[in-house]
Amino acid sequence: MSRFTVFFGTFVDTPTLGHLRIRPRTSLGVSSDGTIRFIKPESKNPLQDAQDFDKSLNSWEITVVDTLERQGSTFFFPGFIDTHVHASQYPNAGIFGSSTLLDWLEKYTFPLEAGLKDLESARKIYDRVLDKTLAHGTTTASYYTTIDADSSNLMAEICAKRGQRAFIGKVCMDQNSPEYYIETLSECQHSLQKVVNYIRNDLKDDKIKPIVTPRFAPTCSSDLMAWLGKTASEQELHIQTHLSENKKELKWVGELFPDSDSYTHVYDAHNLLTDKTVLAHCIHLSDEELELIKERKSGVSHCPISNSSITSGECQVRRFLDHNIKVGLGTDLSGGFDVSILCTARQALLVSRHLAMKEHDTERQEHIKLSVNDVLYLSTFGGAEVMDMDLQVGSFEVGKQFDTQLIDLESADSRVDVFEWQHAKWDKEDQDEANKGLFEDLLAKWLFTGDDRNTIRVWVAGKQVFPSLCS
Ligand SMILES: O=c1[nH]c(=O)c2nc[nH]c2[nH]1
Ligand SMILES: [Zn+2]
Repeated sequence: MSRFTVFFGTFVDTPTLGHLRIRPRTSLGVSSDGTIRFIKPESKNPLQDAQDFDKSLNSWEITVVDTLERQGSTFFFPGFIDTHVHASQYPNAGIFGSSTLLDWLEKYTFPLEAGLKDLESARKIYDRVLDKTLAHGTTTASYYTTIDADSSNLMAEICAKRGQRAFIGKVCMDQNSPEYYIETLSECQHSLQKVVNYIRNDLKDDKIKPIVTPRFAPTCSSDLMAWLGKTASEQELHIQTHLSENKKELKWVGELFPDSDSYTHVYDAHNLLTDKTVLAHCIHLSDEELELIKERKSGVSHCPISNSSITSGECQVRRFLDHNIKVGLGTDLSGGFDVSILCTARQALLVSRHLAMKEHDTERQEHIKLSVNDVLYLSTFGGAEVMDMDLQVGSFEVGKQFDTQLIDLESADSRVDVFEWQHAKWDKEDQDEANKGLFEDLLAKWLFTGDDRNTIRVWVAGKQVFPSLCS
């Protein structure tokens, strides 16, 4: 344990749905492997805290990151977790016209993805995705790349180099796809194994993991899905796919798999629903499908910007939460137009209010609405649960990894205006309860009016990844 960093200031996280935990005047010690070793509230001297924790540490081995000076509107927050993002589609962010899912795929998405076989194009796009996601505080992302193994491996290499925690999903599709962008079953088997082997045996960065990625049932034969389910089980791999996003898609799945009770049952019949499965969208599901997802302990990636943009529908997030189904947020570039999970959280809150407005019973209305605290939970701890990583990331606990963003609501070019009376005054200990109320308001200000200009530093596994320290 030769290097040690102590972070000192206000720590905010959401360890349970709906609740902010605000810990002012706290020191948090992180060892060189990125693990949080101690959390000390009411700290008087962070350097001393580290030496008390480990008597063998010399002061020159300890770095202190002290934010107390700006504690009124500056805080540490867990890094965001984007549970569903198509890195390959980034150039199309904002470009979707009036299309809906199936014509959007044909017109905009497949041609773009096919072009990433060219490694130079892929590098430009993937580098930019890392620039943007890290600057917006995303410390873990579950990526879709393309069907191409080499450019998927390039994405894995770029994520490792830039220090982000990432799942790399080489897309699998062997039917109902354009002839310029499709694989045979055996080509897909070979290319997926190439990606898994590269990440596990060559890259050897335990922050980067392969993830089995059947694009969605319409583009995957039953043989392919069966093989993917078996491979995921044998090789202990995560799985991600799309489920029940659009009504035409639903109808099509019914025609392609007439023997299945539902879309969700199609995946279940191929052993694709596990406790490491991430299901994006989940908009048009029956109660039986919810029960099946719950039984299999799979998670839902809610992608509200995408669902509104390509007019797919409104995901009933509260219904999942009431069923104790894990829910996180996904930007779903480029069905979604923004790389920011903060912006996605804002939209999740607004979509829940649209759902509430359709409800006549006022008590139900209130229940359906997601609060600021709820959507901040979905952005961090909820996402960690969906990725089956809640013991490693998503909140500040001893033993977890330090994946963190430092938020300054009054950064040089901030859009957020904080007036004098809105600052928390943590130096007055007897006013802590009132200050916590003020801080809840500041968090709401951040959610609704903040952006990447407020994300001033980002760490993954204790290592600063934004602004980058590498030249
Ligand atoms: O939002 C989506 N983006 C995609 O790329 C996709 N493919 C299938 N279904 C999809 N949904
Ligand atoms: Zn998607």
